[in-house]
Amino acid sequence: MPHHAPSAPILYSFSNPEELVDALSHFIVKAQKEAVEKRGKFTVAISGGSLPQFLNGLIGKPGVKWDKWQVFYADERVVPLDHPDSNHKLCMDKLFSKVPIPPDNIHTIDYSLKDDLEDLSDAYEKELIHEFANKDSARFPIFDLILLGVGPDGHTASLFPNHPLLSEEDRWVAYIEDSPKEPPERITLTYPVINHASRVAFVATGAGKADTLKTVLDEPEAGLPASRVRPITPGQVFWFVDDAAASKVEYPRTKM
Ligand SMILES: O=C(O)[C@H](O)[C@@H](O)[C@H](O)[C@H](O)COP(=O)(O)O
Repeated sequence: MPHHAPSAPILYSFSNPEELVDALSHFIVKAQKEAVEKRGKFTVAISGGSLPQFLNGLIGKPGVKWDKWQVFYADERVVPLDHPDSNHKLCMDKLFSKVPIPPDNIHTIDYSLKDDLEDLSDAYEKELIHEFANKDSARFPIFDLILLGVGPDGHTASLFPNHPLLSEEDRWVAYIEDSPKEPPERITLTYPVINHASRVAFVATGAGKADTLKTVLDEPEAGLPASRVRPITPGQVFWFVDDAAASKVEYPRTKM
């Protein structure tokens, strides 16, 4: 089979976070429309950090078909679902409690398995297998959209620099017990899953991200975890950033 290099990241930079939120919600609705037309549903993975708050352009937006969404977490902290550190709680607070999404369409970790992270991550993997099973027999799930943030050290989801998890090739979901960012116990989607997605969108704002973005976009050979997100063709990676975060980046911007 001919091998196609992954397509280059597409960088959108906005003069303020409000414009970013607007453009991102437009992008998401377009992706949803395409997915629903093709397969009658929209599969999305979402991470934590500052990302969920940038999804608030979806609240009350016409055209969002919440009953078609199937939501997974790109990474999740192993804490109770109502704990302040839970990415699920964060997404509930910022978005899902404010929109008519059926609760069954949001796939959470099974915290009762907390004493065995292997079991807990396997159970989450099964949840994904169940959702993606009747698609073609692809080895990995093909998410319509994965939404990610990037940390100051270049980590994304719970894929941290120099961690053995970066070379995981088989599992869909893996666990980590020694996350350098609190809390230490987490599960995360692996690269094979992230890099099989139809679209991955990163969101990063603020001057505090300027150095990180420069390395991630201008020096991909440095191999920071976020640089390694390069979905296989026809998948694509998009960056939604503000001018402050992009201030040091030379990588070419695309106009939306
Ligand atoms: O659970 C987490 O910690 C997040 O999923 C993580 O991957 C986050 O997206 C980055 O750390 C960026 O965080 P900020 O957007 O808050 O900088």
